[in-house]
Amino acid sequence: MLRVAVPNKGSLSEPAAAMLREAGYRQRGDGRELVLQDPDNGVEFFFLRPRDIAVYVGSGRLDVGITGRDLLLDSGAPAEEVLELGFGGSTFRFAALPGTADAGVSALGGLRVATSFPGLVAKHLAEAGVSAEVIRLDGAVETSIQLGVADVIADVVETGTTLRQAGLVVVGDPILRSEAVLVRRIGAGAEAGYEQLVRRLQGVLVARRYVLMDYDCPVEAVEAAVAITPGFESPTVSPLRDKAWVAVRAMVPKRDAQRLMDDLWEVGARAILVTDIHACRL
Ligand SMILES: Nc1ncnc2c1ncn2[C@@H]1O[C@H](COP(=O)(O)OP(=O)(O)OP(=O)(O)O)[C@@H](O)[C@H]1O
Ligand SMILES: O=P(O)(O)OC[C@H]1O[C@H](OP(=O)(O)OP(=O)(O)O)[C@H](O)[C@@H]1O
Ligand SMILES: [Mg+2]
Repeated sequence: MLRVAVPNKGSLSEPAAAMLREAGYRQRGDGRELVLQDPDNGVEFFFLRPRDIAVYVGSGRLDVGITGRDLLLDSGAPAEEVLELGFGGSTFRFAALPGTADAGVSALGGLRVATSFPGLVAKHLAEAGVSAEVIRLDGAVETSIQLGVADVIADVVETGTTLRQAGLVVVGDPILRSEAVLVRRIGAGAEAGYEQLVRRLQGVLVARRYVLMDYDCPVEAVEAAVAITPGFESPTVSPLRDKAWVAVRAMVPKRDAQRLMDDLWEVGARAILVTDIHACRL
């Protein structure tokens, strides 16, 4: 059985379970279950702290897991990301009181940096050639400056609300852009069920990002129309009873759908319909 690590708590837990459910896997009904068998799909799920997942996967005890890119890099475990999952997006940044390090990362030399991601921060500082003291805290690091434990913090920033409330401003460029990723041990073999899991998750990503667009098009406008909706391989063009028209079907990115409908209308397409995709395998 393929052994899969899934976040048991925190920001990644609910969207990870939703994605696996959408991919046809069983998921727990009770948030306290720690292990769940899905014999129909040949998979066993282990619900673990997202911070620990790369460690289990890197050790080879579990085959694959869902965690954040920031947590993967912080762990230093011998695991690599194999698929971006499109949720849990955040940036990882330095922040401080205004006036502390306005010149950016180069101004952090000699300062104390509090973070719950010491591995990630130490590596970034070393690469930037900056010598600063890294102080490891478990969370709520924004408060550490006010309490005199640190001069600077490095933390996850999503909306920026927490930083603003603490009166902090970002320092320098983002250290990292993170999102939820599927991780696997570096150099792992081909476990049964692994390729199927990846294909199913890719299918969910495509079904979420794409819609199906159908329209009727005058024959003389087909070239212009299919240039607007080229699809993945090639759009389906079917004859209609009226020989002057054809029907076209193609997948298009969901976020572009309205603009593409305007463009199609301009070249003469009519009866333009958009339908959600519930599942797919490309
Ligand atoms: N607003 C957010 N706050 C924290 N982590 C976030 C946020 N948005 C996305 N993430 C991502 O979630 C992962 C952290 O998850 P984790 O469960 O450890 O922390 P959490 O969501 O802060 O939960 P908790 O603090 O309750 O443990 C990281 O990969 C991080 O980039
Ligand atoms: O930019 P924002 O949208 O405000 O989100 C970022 C904040 O959310 C997380 O904290 P969390 O609530 O998980 O508390 P923690 O620091 O104790 O983990 C993170 O550590 C930041 O503090
Ligand atoms: Mg947190």
